[in-house]
Amino acid sequence: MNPLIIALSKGRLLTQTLPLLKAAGIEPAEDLSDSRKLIFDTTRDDVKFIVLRAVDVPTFVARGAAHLGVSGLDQIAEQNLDDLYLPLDLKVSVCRLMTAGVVGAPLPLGRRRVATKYLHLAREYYARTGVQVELIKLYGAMELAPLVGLADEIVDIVDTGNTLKANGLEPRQLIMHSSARLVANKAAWKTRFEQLKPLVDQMEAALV
Ligand SMILES: Nc1ncnc2c1ncn2[C@@H]1O[C@H](COP(=O)(O)OP(=O)(O)OP(=O)(O)O)[C@@H](O)[C@H]1O
Ligand SMILES: O=P(O)(O)OC[C@H]1O[C@H](OP(=O)(O)OP(=O)(O)O)[C@H](O)[C@@H]1O
Repeated sequence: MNPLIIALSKGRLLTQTLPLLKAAGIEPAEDLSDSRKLIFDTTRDDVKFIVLRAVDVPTFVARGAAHLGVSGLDQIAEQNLDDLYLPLDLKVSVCRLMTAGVVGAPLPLGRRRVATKYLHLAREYYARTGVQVELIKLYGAMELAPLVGLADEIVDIVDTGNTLKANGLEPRQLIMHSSARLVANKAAWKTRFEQLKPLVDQMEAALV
C-alpha cells in the first residue's frame, strides 16, 4: 500500500499536534519547523507528513491528496467541503469566531461593512440574524480595518481577547466555537480503516 499521507501546517497547530502524533508512534525524521522541505519522512516507513498553509489542509484531504490532516473547525466550516470526516476533536487551538468592533462605536443604520477572511461563515451568520452587510475580504490583520475606517465590524478569531483589547476593539457576537480537528478523507477512512483507526485511538488516548 502507498504510504499514509498526513497534512500538517506550521505554527500553533503543528506545535500542539506533534506530541499527539508522537504518542501514536509517529515522529518526523527531521525538524519540520526550520526546513524548506514540504514532504517529510517519519519514524514509520508507512507514514509521511506534508506541510501546507493551514487554510489548504481541508482541500488536500477532501481531494484525497492527503489521507489525514489537522485543521481548525473554523477553516473546515468556512470551506464546507464534501468528503471530509472528522474522527477526533484534538481540543487544542481552542478559540471562538466572533464579531468585533471599536469599543462603544455605534453601528450604521444601513448596510454594515464587515472585514473578514471568513466570507462564507460571515455571510451565513449575518443572513441568519437579518443584518445587511457588505463583506470585505482580508487575509490578515483584520483588527486594523475598523481603526482606519475600512469596516464597521470584523469577523475574526478570538482567544484571550488580547489582540482586540490592544487595538481598542471589543468582542460582540459569538458565531462559533472552534478547536483543532483531525480530518480524514471519507473514502480513505473506509479503505484504510485498519491503518487509521488505531492511530486515531492512540491520539485520543494521549489527549489531556
Ligand atoms: N489566537 C488563537 N488561539 C487559539 N487558536 C487559534 C488562534 N488563532 C487561530 N487559531 C486556530 O488555529 C488555526 C490555525 O491558525 P494559524 O494561525 O496557525 O493559521 P492561519 O493564520 O490560518 O494560517 P497562516 O499562518 O498560514 O496564514 C485557526 O484555523 C484557528 O482554528
Ligand atoms: O484573542 P487573542 O488571544 O489575542 O487571539 C486572537 C488573534 O489570534 C489570531 O491571530 P494569530 O496570532 O494567529 O496571527 P495571524 O494573524 O498570523 O493568524 C487571530 O487572527 C487574532 O488576531
